Amino acid sequence: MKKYFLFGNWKMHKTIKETLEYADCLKGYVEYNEKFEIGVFPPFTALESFAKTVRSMPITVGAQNMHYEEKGAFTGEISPLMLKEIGVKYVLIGHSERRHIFKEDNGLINKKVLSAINHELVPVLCIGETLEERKSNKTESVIKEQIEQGLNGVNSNNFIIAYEPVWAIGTGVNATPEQAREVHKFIRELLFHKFGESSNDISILYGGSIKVDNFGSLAEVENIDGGLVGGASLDCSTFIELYEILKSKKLK
Ligand SMILES: O=C(CO)COP(=O)(O)O
Repeated sequence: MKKYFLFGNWKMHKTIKETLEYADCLKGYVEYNEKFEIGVFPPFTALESFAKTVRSMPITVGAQNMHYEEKGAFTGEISPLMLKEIGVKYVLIGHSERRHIFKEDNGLINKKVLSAINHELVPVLCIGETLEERKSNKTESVIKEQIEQGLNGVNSNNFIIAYEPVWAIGTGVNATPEQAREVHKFIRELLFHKFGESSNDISILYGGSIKVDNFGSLAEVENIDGGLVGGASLDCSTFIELYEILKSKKLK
């Protein structure tokens, strides 16, 4: 069954105290729904407190990154076993900030995707073109390469794709519904080619400057199965509002 997700990527924001206040605000607003899921991706230091606090709520928890090894001499890194231990379910892999600021390439991203799946974490593979690539008509070739190399060796459909055009992240310039429709359709076709019928259950999220006033028109697009929200997820009531928008569009 295809599920719709609203994920909040907090990036490097919120202390433990702020995280607990946020969890408190979510309480009571989110009801269990088998087709919809709301998930929060706090920074590592706040992950455990958040996971513990929302354990009895229909809210899931994700990490923003991980190393592919279980343990070792990797100063500053966090392993899949450590994430599993504290109740993390999802992990962002290959977020554009990891690709561009921390120079992660498709080869490394693929190792992380495979490791996440092996450890029964659900990878959220983030892909997207830069403005320069879009302007020189390379959007499809970049997306194809990121999908093919990122998912190399993956033979289950237990992962999520997040299409986040780099030029839309944190800029206030979201992809138009038409631009997003084209790329999401292209991604759906690539997934079908690789995974056949079972690819219909893979959720493809949109991310990049999602706000309350633009999310409705994006969420109603076919093959946009939810959102990965940065800045607008930092305020709990805005995040809940976005979740309600998603539900209202997909329940139509
Ligand atoms: O990078 C993003 C989510 O992963 C998007 O960030 P913004 O919503 O702040 O543009």
